[in-house]
Amino acid sequence: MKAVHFGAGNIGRGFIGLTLSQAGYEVCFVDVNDQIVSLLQQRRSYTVKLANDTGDETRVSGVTALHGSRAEQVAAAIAEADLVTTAVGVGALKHVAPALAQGIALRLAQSDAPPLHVIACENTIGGSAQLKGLTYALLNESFIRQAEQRTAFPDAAVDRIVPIQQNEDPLEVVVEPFFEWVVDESALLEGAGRIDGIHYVPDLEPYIERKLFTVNTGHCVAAYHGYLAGYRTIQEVMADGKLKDEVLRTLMETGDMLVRRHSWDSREHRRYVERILERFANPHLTDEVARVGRSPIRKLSPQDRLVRPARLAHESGLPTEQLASGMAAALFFDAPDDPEAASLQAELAEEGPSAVIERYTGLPSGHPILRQALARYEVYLQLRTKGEET
Ligand SMILES: NC(=O)c1ccc[n+]([C@@H]2O[C@H](COP(=O)([O-])OP(=O)(O)OC[C@H]3O[C@@H](n4cnc5c(N)ncnc54)[C@H](O)[C@@H]3O)[C@@H](O)[C@H]2O)c1
Ligand SMILES: O=P(O)(O)OC[C@@H](O)[C@@H](O)[C@H](O)[C@H](O)CO
Repeated sequence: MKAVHFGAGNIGRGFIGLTLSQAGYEVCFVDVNDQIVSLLQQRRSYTVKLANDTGDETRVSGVTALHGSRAEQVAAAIAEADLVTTAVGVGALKHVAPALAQGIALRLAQSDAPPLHVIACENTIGGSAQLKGLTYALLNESFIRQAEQRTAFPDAAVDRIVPIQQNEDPLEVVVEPFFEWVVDESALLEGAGRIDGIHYVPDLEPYIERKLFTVNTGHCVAAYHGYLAGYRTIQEVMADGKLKDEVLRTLMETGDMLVRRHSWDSREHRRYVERILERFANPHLTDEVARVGRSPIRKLSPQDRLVRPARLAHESGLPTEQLASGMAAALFFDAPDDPEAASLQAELAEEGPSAVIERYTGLPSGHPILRQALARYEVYLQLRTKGEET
C-alpha cells in the first residue's frame, strides 16, 4: 500500500507519517522545505520521540520524499498511491490541489489504478471536502464524473500536540503521547480497507466539533491571553492559575454548548476537558504561544474555534462572555513573523476594532457577541496602556 503525504512538518512526520508507516504503508512525503526533503531522501528514516518521562523513541523507516516543485513526479506518485493525506495548513490546500488534480487525471488514464482516498488532516471543519472542491475545480466535467467513481475525500479530525521543533537533528520530532485520528467512515469507497491507528466513525461532526471547540478553542485562548500577559510558552500560561482558570471557563462555555448539541454525558465531557488541560501543561513540551496563536485571522473566522462555538452557544441561549473575551484578546496578538497578525495590527490601527472584528468574524454589527468582544477589547486596551505607563 502506498501513501503520498503532503507536508513533512510537525504533525506530518510526528503523527500522520508515523501512523501510516506503522500501518504498513510506504510513505512518500511531499514538501516545499528543501532541507527536510533532501534529508528524507538521503536517510529515508527519522525518529519520533515521546514527550514523557522516559522519552520513548520510534524509528520511522522506509519513507521517501519529493519536492513539491517537481509537479510531474508528484503527480506520478499520486497516480500509484492508495491514499493521499495532507497536513500543510488549511491555507496551503490550494497549492496541493494542482498536483492532486494532475495525479487524478493520470490515474484515469490507467485502467488498473487502485481506488484513492484523500484525507486532509488540517484543523478545520470539512478539510477534505475543501480540498475536493479546490481539486475538482481544476478538472473538466467528464474527468470529475469518472474520478468520483474511484476517489473519495473523507473528512477527518486529527489530534496530537506537536510543537515547533528545536532538536539538533532537523528530522527528529518530539510529540505528546496522546493521539487521535478520526475519519468519516460514511465517505469511504465501497470495499475500502481500514487503516490501523485510525478511528472510523459513521458521523464525524460530533468528533470534529469536540476536538476543534475544546482542544483548539482552549489552546488559542491560552495563547491569546498568554500573549497579552507576556508569556512565551503555553506551559508558562498553564502554570498561571488565573489564566488556567480563564481557559477552563472558556471550555465550560463550549462544553455546555457541545453537551447540549450532541446529547453527551456532561461528566464524561468534563473529564475530556481536564485531560486537555493536563496535555497543555505537559512539562516535557515547550510549545510556543506564537505557534498556538498563529494566523489570528483564520482563528477569528466564522467557522473556526472561537466564533462558531460562540454563535452555537448564543443560539441556544447559553453564555458567550468567555469566548468573546478570547476574540478580544486575539486582536492584541502580534507575534513576529506572523503575516496575519501583522495585517490585523495594521488594519486595527487604521480602522479601529469594530470594523476589523466585524469583517473577520462575520458577526453582524450590533450582534450581542460582538458587543461583548468590543467591551472586553476596551478593558484590555486600558489595562495594556496602564501597564505600559507603569
Ligand atoms: N502541530 C500540531 O500540533 C497539529 C495537530 C493537529 C493538526 N495540525 C494541523 O496540521 C497542519 C500542519 O501543521 P504543522 O504544525 O505540522 O505545521 P508545520 O508548519 O510544521 O508543517 C507544515 C508543512 O507543510 C509544508 N508545506 C506548506 N505548503 C506546502 C505545499 N504546498 N506542498 C507541500 N508541503 C507544503 C511546510 O513546508 C511544512 O513542512 C495544520 O493545518 C495544523 O492545523 C497541527
Ligand atoms: O494548528 P492551528 O494553528 O490550527 O492551531 C494551533 C494548535 O492549537 C494546534 O496545532 C494543536 O496543537 C493541535 O490541533 C492539537 O491537536
